[in-house]
Formats: sequence, structure tokens, C-alpha cells
Amino acid sequence: MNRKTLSLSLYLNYFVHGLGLLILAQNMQSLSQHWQTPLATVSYVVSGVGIGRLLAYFILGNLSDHFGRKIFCNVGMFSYFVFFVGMAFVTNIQVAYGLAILAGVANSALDAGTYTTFIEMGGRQGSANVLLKAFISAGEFLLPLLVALLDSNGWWYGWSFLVAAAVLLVNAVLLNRQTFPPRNQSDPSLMAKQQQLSKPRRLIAAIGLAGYGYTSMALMILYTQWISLFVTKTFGFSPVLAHGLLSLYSVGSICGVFVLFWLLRRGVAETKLMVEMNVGSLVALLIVSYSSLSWLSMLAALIFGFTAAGGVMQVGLNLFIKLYPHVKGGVTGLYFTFGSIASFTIPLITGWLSKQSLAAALRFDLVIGLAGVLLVLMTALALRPQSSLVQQRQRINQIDSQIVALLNERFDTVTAIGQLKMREQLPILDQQREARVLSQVAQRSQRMAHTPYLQAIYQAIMTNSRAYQAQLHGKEEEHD
Ligand SMILES: O=C(O)C(=O)C[C@]1(C(=O)O)C=C[C@@H](O)C=C1
Repeated sequence: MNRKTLSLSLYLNYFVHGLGLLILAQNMQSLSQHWQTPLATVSYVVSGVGIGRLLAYFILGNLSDHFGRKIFCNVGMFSYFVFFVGMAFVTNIQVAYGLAILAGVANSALDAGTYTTFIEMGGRQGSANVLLKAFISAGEFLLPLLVALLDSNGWWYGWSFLVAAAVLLVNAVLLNRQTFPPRNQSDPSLMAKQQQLSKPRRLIAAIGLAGYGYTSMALMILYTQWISLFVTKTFGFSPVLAHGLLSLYSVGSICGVFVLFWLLRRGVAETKLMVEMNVGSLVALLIVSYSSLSWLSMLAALIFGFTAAGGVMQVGLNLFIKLYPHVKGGVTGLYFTFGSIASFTIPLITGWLSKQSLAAALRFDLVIGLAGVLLVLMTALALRPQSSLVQQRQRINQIDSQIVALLNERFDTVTAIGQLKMREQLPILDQQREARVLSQVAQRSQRMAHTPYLQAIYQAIMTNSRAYQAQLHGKEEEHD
């Protein structure tokens, strides 16, 4: 496996994905003319992408755990290829909707194949996954320029689709020459950490992270959808400044990716980063929501992009994958399904809130930001390193709960034997049987040093079994 070439190829797919994310929205006018339909119909077609994601993420993520990552990178590339070429020529709305769904499937397949591969390559803290965000942003940055270039020269809009398809074609050759790292392999130190974590803690962290899959996506979507309108109507900002707050957010986001990548490489704890970034984005959002000072809003927009869209969502996913290293694909699918639910529900919720006021719609992002902070705090607390005494005692608690359940079962059997003995008028004490039980304990014991202690414990158990049987006998006799 040539790590550099494989990484480059995986990154290149995300550049194309960045083009794909905006290509329909940026070509709405041309598509509506070509299809001879109103803009609203084109917008309806765009919603197909979200449906495709929602349908595919979980399924494809799990399948990638069984069939390997490479197949899913290929499925993603092929589906995107069909989408780009098909969308350039299609005239039928139903087919266009089908192609949009396919783009959502392509996105899911690429994620199932790529995020998992980067973790399996074993880079420090999965920092490579954060860099994927930079390639997405590069695609999102270049696409509007490409569309504008075609438009200003009066060239066919379909070229923007074919450029994306061509990059994919070249990359398919590049990617298929590479071998992928073994699937679901786990770093032994990671496994040890994961085993030390008690089940309830892992579950709490998993709930926190799944919730964060929703809030992290919702936070970004809501801001990008409403910020420009909100500041224009609420504070009377000029259109240039209003759009500038979105551009500054993008600039902040790209800077954030590189800083986050660097911090993760230096070994900064992921949970610490997530808490700090989320608190930072909540503060920045508070300023954007309430400040009418333009310079302050600009600064806050930059910080918000840096902290909310600088790859912190990817850090959450890395953490989640490391909690369940045997099902990396399934976890990726689950995390992004929550993200897709956010993309689907936020426009609906905020659309409804905007009827009340634009401020209500944008400020709803504060509620989401606060929920995000609480979820990452919950995750960080669950994952915090524990003193070894506390940790070992927790392990003992787990073992004890299993032992007690087994002892209950043993006592149920002792009860049954006691009743049989009473019916057949046999004595409670059976010394031969007790000697046999003790010798079996010695045979089964895996540590010689433990054996006499285990036998003493068993002797105590049997003495108590007899006491229990005698008490039952007493009760039975009372009844008689
Ligand atoms: O096997 C029996 O006869 C039991 O009653 C069970 C049991 C035990 O706890 O294992 C209890 C008392 C006897 O002296 C021997 C064994």
C-alpha cells in the first residue's frame, strides 16, 4: 500500500464531492430553462440528494464492514459519475430526481469507504479525515467560479458536470491501482483503551456522539441558510456585508481545518478539542445573533466558521469509530445518518420559525449550539481517563453482577435438589458430592495460586446451600 498515493486519490474524490454538493444549486437557472420547469421543480429535484443519503448511509456503512472499503469507494465514484454525466443531458424530471438520489447514494458510499480507510491506515488521531473537509471546501470554492466562467462566455452549462465526471474517471484509474489497508484492523493500544472503558460509559459516549452527528451538521446548515437574510433584515447590514459573513465563515472553516489537522498531529486530545471548539462556536454565534456592530459580526463569523465548520464534525466521527473499531463502517453510516436527518429537518423547522421572525430562525442555532456543547461535554466526561483504582473497581462491579446472577441460578438449582432430597428422604449433606465439586473447581481453575481460595469460596457456597435447603425443609415441615 502506497499511503501517499492512496490518500491523494481519496482526497481527490472529496474535491469532486465538493463540486457535487453545489452543482445543482449553482445551475438551477440553466436547468430550469433546459427542463422547461419552474425553479421550484429544480429545487424539488435537489431534495432527492438528501433522500438518497438518508436511505443509503446506514446500509452502505454496514455493508462496507463486510465487503471492504475499496468496493464502496468505487460504488461512490461510479454513482457520482453516472450522476454528473446523466445530469448534464437529462431532460426528464423523474430521471433527474433518480439521478439526484444517486448522488446521495454516491456520497454515502464514498463516506463509508473513505473515513474508515483513513482510520485503518492508522494516521495519528485520524487527522487525515479532518483534511477531507479542506478538499470539499476547495471543490465548493471552485465550482461557482467554473459556473460563472461558462456563463460569462456563453458556453454550455453541462461542461461543469463533465469536468467533475472527467476528474472521477482519471481518479478511478489512480485509485484502483492501490491496495487498501486491512479492513477493521485495530490498533492494539486502541483496543486496550476500548476494553478498559465500562459498557455504560461507552454507551453514554456513543449517545453523545450520535447526537453530535445531528447538532454539528445542523449548526452549519442553519447558519449558511439564514445568516445573510437575518443580518440584512434585523440589523440593516448591506448586502455586501451580509454575503461577506458567509464568505468569512468559509475562510474561517478552511483555516480551522488546517489548524485542527496540525493540533491532532501534535497529539492534542480529541475530546478537549471538541469541547473547546463547541464552546467557541456558541460564543461566536451569540455575538453574530445579537451584535449590530459590523466589525464584531465579521470577526465572530470568521471564528464561527473556524470552530463550527473546521472539521470538528469529523473529529466526532473519529472518536465514535474508535469506540467501536470492529464496525467502523456501521458507525460512519449511523453518524452521517444523523447528519442527514439534520439536513432534512433544519430547513423545515427554521422555515416554520421564520414565519414568526428571521431572528427566531437564526437564533434557533443557539439552541442547537448549546445542545452540541452539552453532548460533547457528556462524551468527554464519559471518556475521561480514570484513576486505575476506580477503573479496576468498575471492572469488579461488572464481574460481580455476572457472579450474582449465576449464584441466583445456582441457588434455584439447589432449591430443586433440596425438594428432590426431601421427597426421597435423603440427607441434606452429601460429603462425597461436595468433595467432587471441590475437585472440579481445582481442575477448572486456570491459576494454581488461586485454587485454594476458589475452593474455600466454594466450600462457603455449599455450606450456604445446605443452610438454604435446611431452611426450605423447615418451611415445608411447618406446612405439613
Ligand atoms: O448436590 C447436592 O446434593 C446439593 O444439594 C448441592 C450442594 C452444592 O451446593 O453443590 C449442596 C449441598 C450438598 O452437600 C452437596 C452439594
